Amino acid sequence: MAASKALMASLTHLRPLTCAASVSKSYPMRLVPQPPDLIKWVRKQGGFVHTAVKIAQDESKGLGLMASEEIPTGSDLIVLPHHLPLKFGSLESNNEDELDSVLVNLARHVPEELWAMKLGLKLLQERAKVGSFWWPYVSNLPETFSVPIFFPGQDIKNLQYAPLLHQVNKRCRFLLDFEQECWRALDNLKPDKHPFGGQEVDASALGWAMSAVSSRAFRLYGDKRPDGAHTEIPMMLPLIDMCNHSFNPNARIVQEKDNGTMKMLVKVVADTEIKQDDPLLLNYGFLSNDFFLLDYGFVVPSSPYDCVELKYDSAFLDAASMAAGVFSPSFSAPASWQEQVLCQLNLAGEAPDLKVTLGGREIVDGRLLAALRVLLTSDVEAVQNCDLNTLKSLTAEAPLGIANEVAALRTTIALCVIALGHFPTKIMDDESLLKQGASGSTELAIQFRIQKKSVIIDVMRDLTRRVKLLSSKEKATAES
Ligand SMILES: C[S@@+](CC[C@H](N)C(=O)[O-])C[C@H]1O[C@@H](n2cnc3c(N)ncnc32)[C@H](O)[C@@H]1O
Repeated sequence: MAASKALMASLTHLRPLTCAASVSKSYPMRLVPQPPDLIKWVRKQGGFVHTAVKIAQDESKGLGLMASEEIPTGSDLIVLPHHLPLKFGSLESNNEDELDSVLVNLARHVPEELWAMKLGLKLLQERAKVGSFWWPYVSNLPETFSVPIFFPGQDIKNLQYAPLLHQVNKRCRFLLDFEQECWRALDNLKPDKHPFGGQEVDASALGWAMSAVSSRAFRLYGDKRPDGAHTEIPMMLPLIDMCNHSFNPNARIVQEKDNGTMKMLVKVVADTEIKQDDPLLLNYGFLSNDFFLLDYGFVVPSSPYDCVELKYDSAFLDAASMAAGVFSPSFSAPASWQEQVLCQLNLAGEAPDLKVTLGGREIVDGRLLAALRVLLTSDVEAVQNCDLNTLKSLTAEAPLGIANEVAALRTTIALCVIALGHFPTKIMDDESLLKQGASGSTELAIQFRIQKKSVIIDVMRDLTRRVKLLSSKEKATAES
């Protein structure tokens, strides 16, 4: 929705449904200036909040939870009774109600991958409803989100990374189309039948709701189905969603049956001893920065889980191998036995998946590494004696011989150089832009692209070290 569609509708309603389109560097305001006390509300609703758990401003992460005194490992920090999480599910079970059936029908237009919009409809309904049970929670939500759908067009370009640009554009297009869908569905509905109390929902309001959900909802077990299985459903967890993220969390979410009501409780439990003034942190998942930025509106610096996506393309590989001085005609014209392996790797054949990654825990996508190893050898027998998992593993030392390994790694390093060259700026330029002071969304976009370039540079460093080691081994073998 990039700024062009920053929809600052004129609002006359009591609880307007919109989202300010600026990504502010300062902390986002809450929906109302002085929202109700969330901790008190949770306790009043029969929930439990440890006496040492407080809401506090975090230096760089907005609001968060912290411990006002030491908390031992294993302590319950927050317990939410069954009726506090906000779910879409309750709508479906109630679909005779005309009001809700409009929402259920609208939700059918939401693609599975944008599930956050579905729950977002329920959230918007609660935001619009005067006297909503969830108002103490909803009013504590941020008024704006720093996700890229709200970036001005220039800052979307400033991301400099095609896979993310593609996702952002897809979401913006969806929101604009869905806005039309909502207008069609809500047109001529009487206010008492209107799921949003007669208020128009525009792309801005939809974007607010989708971002509130994508940045705060957790996918947990829902109620038991008749067959005994539990379905996984997204839900918003009041107060629990004040916990910020860390890959080294000190708390975790647990679901437990309440012995009294036999319903599921959602708990946060201390996973380690928590010192006084420490923040309570949950792990949102081992995600790449693409997802952190797209769904949560922040970037994790030096993340071991960040990676860069490339398209497996023979012309690209030809260019890389030539640049690495290991030219092999096999990339554009593989032998049939090589083509067979490519098919097994799903890099060739009828519906190949050509998306490969560099960085992250794997360092080099196993499928890419296996393809390079196989395309850079003429030793059919050696390939046939290797299983696919060995060919895909960077830790499997030179499965097709040292010279082949060096050629494969050098080609990958050259791929990195080409991929780096696709970014219009260098890290040094980016850093000096940051030093000059950039606005909230520009700063985020620059931080994001610095991280992507750093991932590539780290992969190059790692592979260069491996090539050196292999070369010295080769030399030692030759001399002995
Ligand atoms: C589940 S909410 C946590 C509470 C939130 N800080 C607030 O003010 O309401 C997730 C949001 O918190 C912020 N956040 C959480 N962890 C963060 C981190 N490690 N670095 C930067 N921002 C973080 C992001 O704005 C994210 O979208």
